Amino acid sequence: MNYLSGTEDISLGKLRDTLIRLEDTIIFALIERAQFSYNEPVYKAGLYKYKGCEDFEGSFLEYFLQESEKLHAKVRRYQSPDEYPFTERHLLPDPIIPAIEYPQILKPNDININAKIMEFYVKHIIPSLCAMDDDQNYGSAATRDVTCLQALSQRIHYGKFVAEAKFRDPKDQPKYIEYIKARDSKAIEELLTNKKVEEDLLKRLKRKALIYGQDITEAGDFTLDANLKINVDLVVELYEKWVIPLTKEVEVAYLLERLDN
Ligand SMILES: O=C(O)C(=O)C[C@]1(C(=O)O)C=C[C@@H](O)C=C1
Repeated sequence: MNYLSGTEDISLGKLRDTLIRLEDTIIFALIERAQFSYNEPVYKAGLYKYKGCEDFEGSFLEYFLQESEKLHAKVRRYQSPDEYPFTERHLLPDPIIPAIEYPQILKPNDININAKIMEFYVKHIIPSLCAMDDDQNYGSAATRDVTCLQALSQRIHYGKFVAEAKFRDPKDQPKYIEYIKARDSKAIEELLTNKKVEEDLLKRLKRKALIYGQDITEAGDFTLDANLKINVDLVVELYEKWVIPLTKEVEVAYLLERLDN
């Protein structure tokens, strides 16, 4: 989202447009990763020693992610209200350019569920997405992983804006306030859930994965889906089991803090 366009429009329709755009980003990022093998050494903690970072005990992916995020922090990526680092903030350097005054749309909060995103991605997505092999392309695999993880993180934490928009709806606000005061997470989740939007999303996602996973000839024909670049069911499962539930988890966590200070 461009927070500096001066509009500060957080209507649900606009936010959902962004979520739809991020579906494309995520599918294409997964297609990029799927061309390389699983490459187990990328995910094994403590396998390598890193020059200048000898104490680092995580995996090659975590090392690469941390080093990437250090650079991105310098250009103030994590000051943007829709960007969340996987690296603990105290390990990241300060920006080298002056801070931007973003419009205060969200209530200040420290919600960051990237540890959960990393876990499901490494445990469940990568082994199903890639050939269970080792093609030695560890750097290529890790760069694609970083792109996938950042896109998933942005999409899931976008739940904060969606929750804010829902809270501002005068029709539902009294109910939200009641449930927040009662610390009733389940009632909050039920109130913010829109089954029709979820069902439409999953149908659209399946179609997109099917189309984006094929080649298109010069004449505009689609190649047969025999050689799809991505497992369509996996993309749907990714959203059904993780992306949507975790977005809702962020929404609920944000709303529970919405009345504080
Ligand atoms: O669009 C919304 O209303 C959202 O809250 C986002 C989202 C999603 O993750 O896609 C989550 C919960 C709703 O049930 C529908 C969709």
